[in-house]
Amino acid sequence: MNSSAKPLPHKASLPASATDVSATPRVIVQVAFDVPLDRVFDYLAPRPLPAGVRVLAQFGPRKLVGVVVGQAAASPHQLRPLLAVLDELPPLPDDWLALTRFAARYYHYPLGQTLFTALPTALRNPPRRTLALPPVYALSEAGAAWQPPARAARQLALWARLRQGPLALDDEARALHPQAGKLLREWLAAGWLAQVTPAQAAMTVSPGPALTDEQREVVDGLSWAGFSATLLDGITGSGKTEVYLQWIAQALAAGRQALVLVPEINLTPQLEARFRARFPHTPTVCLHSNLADGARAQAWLAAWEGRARLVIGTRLAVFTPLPELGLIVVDEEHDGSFKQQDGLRYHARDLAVWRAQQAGAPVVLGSATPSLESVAAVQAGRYRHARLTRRASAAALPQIHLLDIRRQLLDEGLSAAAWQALADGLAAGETSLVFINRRGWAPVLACVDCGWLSSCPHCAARLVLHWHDRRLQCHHCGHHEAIPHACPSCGNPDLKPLGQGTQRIEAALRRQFPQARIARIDRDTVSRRDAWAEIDRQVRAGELDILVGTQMLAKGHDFPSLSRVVALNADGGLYSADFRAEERLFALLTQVAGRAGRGALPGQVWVQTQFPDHPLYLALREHDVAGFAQRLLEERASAGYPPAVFQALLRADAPELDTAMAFLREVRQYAACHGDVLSLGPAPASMARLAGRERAQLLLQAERRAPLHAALSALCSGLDDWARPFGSALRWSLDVDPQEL
Ligand SMILES: Nc1ncnc2c1ncn2[C@@H]1O[C@H](COP(=O)(O)OP(=O)(O)OP(=O)(O)O)[C@@H](O)[C@H]1O
Ligand SMILES: [Zn+2]
Repeated sequence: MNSSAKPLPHKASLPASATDVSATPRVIVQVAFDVPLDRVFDYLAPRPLPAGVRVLAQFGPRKLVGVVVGQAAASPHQLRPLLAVLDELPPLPDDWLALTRFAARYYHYPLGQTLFTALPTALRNPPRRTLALPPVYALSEAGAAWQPPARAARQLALWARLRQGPLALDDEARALHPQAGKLLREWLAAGWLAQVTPAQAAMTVSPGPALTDEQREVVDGLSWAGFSATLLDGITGSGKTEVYLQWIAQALAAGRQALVLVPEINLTPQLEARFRARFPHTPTVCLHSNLADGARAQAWLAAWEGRARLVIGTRLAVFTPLPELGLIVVDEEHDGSFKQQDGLRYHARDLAVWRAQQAGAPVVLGSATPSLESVAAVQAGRYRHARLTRRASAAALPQIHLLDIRRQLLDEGLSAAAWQALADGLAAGETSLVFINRRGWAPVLACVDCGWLSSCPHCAARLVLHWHDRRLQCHHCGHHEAIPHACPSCGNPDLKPLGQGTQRIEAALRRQFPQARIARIDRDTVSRRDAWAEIDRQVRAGELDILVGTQMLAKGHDFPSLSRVVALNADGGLYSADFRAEERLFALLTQVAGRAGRGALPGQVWVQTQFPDHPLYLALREHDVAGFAQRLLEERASAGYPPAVFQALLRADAPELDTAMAFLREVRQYAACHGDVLSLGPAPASMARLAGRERAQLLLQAERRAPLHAALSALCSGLDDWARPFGSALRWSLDVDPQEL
């Protein structure tokens, strides 16, 4: 455990607490700033400052907040004194600094920018106020025999709540009694109550269902003695969440903090409610991208101080300081949203494993469709393998039908069998899901005469028809324009939407089944986090017959009444140039299919395809996740792709493709000096033009991590110099372990 577990001092506000540094400075400190330069800067400090202290300094013409990362004995530069030491918070903890140092090194990203990615925005600047902590009260021994006077109904309600477990003086308490604060203090003074720490409060757990034998075995199989990494490989609906809850309860009971990472779209209020119901008195914080800066900083500080015992969050939450970390869970570990696609391109799952190792705590990666990286780690003996092979409820896995559409006339994209499946579902009063991974009305608008296709003027992409908004829209750069009345190229007024998106399928379903209650779920309809709450409620209340939507519907939802799934247009994933496309498509379809038949009704899934004999579909039909993964692993090994090798992708973009290519060719020459590292390319990116810029890439790969990283370190020190002759038109970025090529 780390010394930063001490409570933080809570002082008034910055101006009063920032040390005045006008006194003669003499110590030299190294400061990292949020600037795109891979170096630290020396300043004069009024006294020795430990690493992790935030300071205010003059940086060129600007005043910037920086973080002290070290001291220097001497400096060749003419040094300026710091403007202020921001010491209203203790120094950032050592293990947190170690995590950010590791991330900066591993992803070859400037330390300063890494630190400031990991730090909540509100702490990048001096906070305007410090945070009040609600005290937590529990009945004392004397209080167990006491009771407020019988006339005081609200007091009795407050007391009844205290009998159930510890209570924080927060909104819940004030809702029970407007003067909760005064009463709780009086009862404390009278000895009926005692003040308890958040760690003590966290130990109350509501009962869950009796575990299945399989779940029990997995729960008991986790070792709490130091670091271990476990892949929890459990089929859809096998009750992985229940297993996480049991492990979290154990970590909390041992007085430790637990961190749960989930994909962005999974952090719904329902999931939050499920955790809060199980751990009603556990101070819990949720960190997701919809959180306002202030709220994020509050949650972050609560975790740092050990007040928050359970942290649930999306990828950025991996950087939450947790002085008493005892368990990390990464749910749906295969999910692409754990990898950040810009700036610091980190993978939260991989950082979670590193972090658990550093903290000497277990980390669990759970999925019904584990990533090949994790499967390979199990085979190499680095991860333990825990399996759940049966659904937790009485349900069996759904039956999967492959619908061969090669010689079929489709009606609005659906085959006769798919229409029939939906009609039968309606007649039986069951809920159905239609999955099509494309939003909008149609992926492109076309001229039937001259062959014109709606294209984005800025990207190598089609403009998608959004009928409801009456416009054409680029899903890559955001460009949109009005739907033309006639072909812009030949004047023909007969323009036709080609293919289907969610909007068009929804309209077709409404025409075919006017009596059905239908909801569309995609990024256009469910943009806010709480929009899920209403859909969730409607499905559970039996108020919806058909859900139509994108992959948003695939992830983690547990709707017992959902028995039928129809998947349209999946084949696209088979044509992709990206070697990971098959892995992703298989995971997506397995996850979507896994939404069916989780309750009392048996599940049925229909998948339309032009390739019913493709091994991917055959494995899907047989639920052969392990066999499919093994086949892909062997293919990857023989073709020399990850996880058999390690990759890094250097991307460059410029107004002209030649500029980007010339820069990468130059880099390639230097890369060629590193014998163990293979450089492939440069080549135009698979999407060669984005937002008006031409993109190219150089792929570097090696059979072992060490030589790749040695080469990257050497290259990174030169990249700015090699880029300079190309001027500001050229931009580059390095992506270590790229997930998308
Ligand atoms: N021991 C149990 N007894 C009864 N029901 C259970 C038990 N464990 C889990 N369940 C129920 O089984 C259903 C599926 O559980 P859960 O959502 O945890 O599955 P999962 O493995 O996370 O699934 P997925 O990967 O498909 O999202 C839920 O409705 C859950 O309440
Ligand atoms: Zn565009």
